[in-house]
Amino acid sequence: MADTPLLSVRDLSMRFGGLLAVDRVSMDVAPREVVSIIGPNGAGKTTVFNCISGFYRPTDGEVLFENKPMHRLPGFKIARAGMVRTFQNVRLFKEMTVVENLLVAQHMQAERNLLKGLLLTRGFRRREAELLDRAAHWLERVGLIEFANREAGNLAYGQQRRLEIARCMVTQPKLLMLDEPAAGLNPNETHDLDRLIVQLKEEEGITVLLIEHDMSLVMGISDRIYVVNQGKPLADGTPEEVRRNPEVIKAYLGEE
Ligand SMILES: Nc1ncnc2c1ncn2[C@@H]1O[C@H](COP(=O)(O)OP(=O)(O)OP(=O)(O)O)[C@@H](O)[C@H]1O
Repeated sequence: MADTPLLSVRDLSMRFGGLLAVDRVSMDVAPREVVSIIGPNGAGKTTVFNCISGFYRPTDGEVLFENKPMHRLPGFKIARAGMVRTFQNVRLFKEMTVVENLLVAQHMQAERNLLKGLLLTRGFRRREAELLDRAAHWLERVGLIEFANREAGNLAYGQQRRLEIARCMVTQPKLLMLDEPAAGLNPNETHDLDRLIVQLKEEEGITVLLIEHDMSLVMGISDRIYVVNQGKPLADGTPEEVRRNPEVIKAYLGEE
């Protein structure tokens, strides 16, 4: 890996009572890379994500983002530092419109002076116009602009997942973390997701860390892959290296 890592995870461990769900996992993600975490069900992938994004405070280890420690910060501060994520199940404000979901995300992200907002100053109105422009830009980018005023809960499932990605992107992150983004998508939607992730990397310079079980998606878009098994790191490398690794085939790919 040529670049200094954007994200560096060192000997991360997470214990739930008697269960060591994550056992000394380390990984590096360089700027503009697409990196995937794979492994069998219950391997600890989501727990790694939860520790990196501040949902859990890790039992041990370090999470460094742009060389700054994140592992003791609350989730909202980690998001403000530029790491944002989606969840395995869609978490939109379903009764709000598509565009409202993107405006709320930006309001939640920004440190705002509430009083200034109430006073409706010119600066405040200019800022609101910027948020709307950014929302429109990302709706266009993920192919949802024509649904801007529709209730988010009325979108098709694949569209909801794209809206979740747009909701992350309006906050202008440096690292986008996607937890099983292809789960529940049909082959056409998975193909669109594949193209979107590649565009985010190539055209927007976004770094992507994802957990995914769809091996053709993972093998097609990843620069590097980390494999975890029963909480422990099993292997890492390029898609080709991982695909050929006998231990990975035995623990995971062999079951496919
Ligand atoms: N909050 C929690 N409390 C107790 N145990 C937990 C908690 N979260 C996860 N676990 C356990 O930790 C282990 C790892 O779970 P995790 O969800 O991280 O796996 P995963 O690799 O993401 O699985 P999947 O591919 O099925 O999503 C499992 O045994 C799970 O039951």
